[in-house]
Amino acid sequence: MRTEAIRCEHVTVERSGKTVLADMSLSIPAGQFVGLFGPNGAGKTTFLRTLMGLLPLQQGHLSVLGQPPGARTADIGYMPQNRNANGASLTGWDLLASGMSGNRWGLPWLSHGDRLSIQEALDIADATDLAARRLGELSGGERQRLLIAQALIGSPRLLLLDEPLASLDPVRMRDIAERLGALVKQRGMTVLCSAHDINALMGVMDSVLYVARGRARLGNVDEVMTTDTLSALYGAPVEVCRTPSGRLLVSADVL
Ligand SMILES: Nc1ncnc2c1ncn2[C@@H]1O[C@H](COP(=O)(O)OP(=O)(O)OP(=O)(O)O)[C@@H](O)[C@H]1O
Repeated sequence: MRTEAIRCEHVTVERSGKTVLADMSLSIPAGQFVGLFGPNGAGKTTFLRTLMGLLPLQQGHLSVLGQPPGARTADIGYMPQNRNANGASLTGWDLLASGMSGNRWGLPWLSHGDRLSIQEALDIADATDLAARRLGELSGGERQRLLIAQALIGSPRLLLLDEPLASLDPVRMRDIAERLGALVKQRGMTVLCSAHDINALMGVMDSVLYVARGRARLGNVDEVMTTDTLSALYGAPVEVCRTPSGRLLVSADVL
């Protein structure tokens, strides 16, 4: 029997008194790569932060790796959307090393195993060449690769990535997506990865979680990315079509 990584039962989350996620129920099996999509303000970040235990539920029950949110953070690699630019004089290696000691800024003593773990995370995010450079001198996309590496440290069982591909160029975007996809298969990790361009994750993700108007739909690409399903979710006509090369295009006045 496959175990569940995330289980939501009738989850409602409000922010400043406004319902963002309404009565959401879904189950994500362990080992799946799930792409998280939806328009601006739909609640993607809110959902990821709720899974981390950083935002409370107003109603319902939520289980993350079999425990309440916030109980298993040592097993979760989280890359938040708001990436502050602290520590401009630190190197990429320092950034990852600081994560080894519980996300504190500082230069902890590292064991041989810690160093291997950092090196491995750098390799997966294709960020090895950035380790010796100072954060303040890196481009947005280069810092992004280091932050992806930081989330991978310690072989987490669950990766929650909030727009990790934003500000990467299309070639790098696809490369990182494929590296993450390979990692999921190799290690049986579960990944929930938000993005705006679904095409960057096509062929890599197992399922799509689409959020709109507080409601969510989980399923494979062919189930969720249809004119009927998205129109029902948005409550307005939405057109989904595929180009001859297989790219998905979503268009509507509501978007
Ligand atoms: N700190 C906050 N306080 C109050 N409301 C917030 C806060 N952060 C976000 N919201 C509101 O919660 C709703 C969901 O925001 P959220 O950031 O989860 O959306 P998102 O799907 O991640 O959007 P985007 O694609 O723009 O990143 C929005 O209406 C937003 O205005």
